[in-house]
Amino acid sequence: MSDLDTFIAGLPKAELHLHIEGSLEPEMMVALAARNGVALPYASVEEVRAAYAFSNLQDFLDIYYAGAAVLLTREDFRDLAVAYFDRAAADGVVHAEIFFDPQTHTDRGVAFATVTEGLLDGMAAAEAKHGITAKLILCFLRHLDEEAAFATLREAEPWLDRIAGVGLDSSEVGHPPEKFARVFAAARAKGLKLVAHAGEEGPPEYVVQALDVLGIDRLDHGNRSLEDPALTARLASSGMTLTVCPLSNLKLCVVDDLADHPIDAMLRSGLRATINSDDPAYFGGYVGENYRAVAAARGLSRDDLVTLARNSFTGSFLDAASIAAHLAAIDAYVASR
Ligand SMILES: Nc1ncnc2[nH]cnc12
Ligand SMILES: [Zn+2]
Repeated sequence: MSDLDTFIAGLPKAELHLHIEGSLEPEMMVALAARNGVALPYASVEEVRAAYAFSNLQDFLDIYYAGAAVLLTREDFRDLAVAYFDRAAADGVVHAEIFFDPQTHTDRGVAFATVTEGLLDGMAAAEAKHGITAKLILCFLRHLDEEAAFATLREAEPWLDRIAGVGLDSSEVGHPPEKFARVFAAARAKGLKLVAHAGEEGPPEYVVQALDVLGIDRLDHGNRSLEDPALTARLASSGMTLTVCPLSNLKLCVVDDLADHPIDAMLRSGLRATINSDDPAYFGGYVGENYRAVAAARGLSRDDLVTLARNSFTGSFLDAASIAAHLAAIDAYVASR
């Protein structure tokens, strides 16, 4: 390991953009398919992995939704979460705000309670085992209609004290944020935080809508904001956190090469960027690998890495005292090196 890699490994970090269904490793997919008697279109772990060549977001989503079909029981969701937190803890993650896509499961007949209680079980187990804290963010699938999102929000009602916020994911182009204006307003009225994927494949205008129409507290991806200097300046001056996902951007062809990744351009523009793994089982690396790969490809400095890690806490939905404690831990770590 290089010095920088060792530094990254020990740096305390939060992960703010992780789809728990996207942490389903091929080995677990095959094992759960066998455990639950679900037929998979792949004969082996190697065949599953071989299918992971994507030329855009939709290519990936088709496989990601098919893979999620092996998740049926509360124990499955617990096991999935525990496996993610084990990997995250090994990467120096001390806090994670994880997305889940309930509609992917309820539309297959899996109860909202099964999904949510299983994930909460996994979060509790991870806190006991690693001391890692976590929050849940319920994502609405934007290729479905707003009424389906409202129905999901109604189903979530009994768990709203254990759900930190709502997000918006799935196929971006053709499904602008404004389609979900009313359901986001309803979620805000319930005290939930608001995030949305925007500017991953969609144009800068979608980011503007996420800000102005949805009133988001945090922006997921946001890469294409850089095409609009006024928008970039607005995001910077308002201190909006961007949850950037370098290996995802590479695998989904948002960038052609990691050497072209705009992470340092974002920092130089004053954007509060963070590094995240998105769907690590599909994109070739968890959060530590995202830091290492983009640091090597863009020649990031230790100061850049510390800024990125600090941003992951300041951009989290933790309370101010917890954020201050995590920032102090980063300072102590840097001072010890
Ligand atoms: N990167 C991504 N963009 C949109 N929806 C997603 N669902 C899981 N990963 C996603
Ligand atoms: Zn995502």
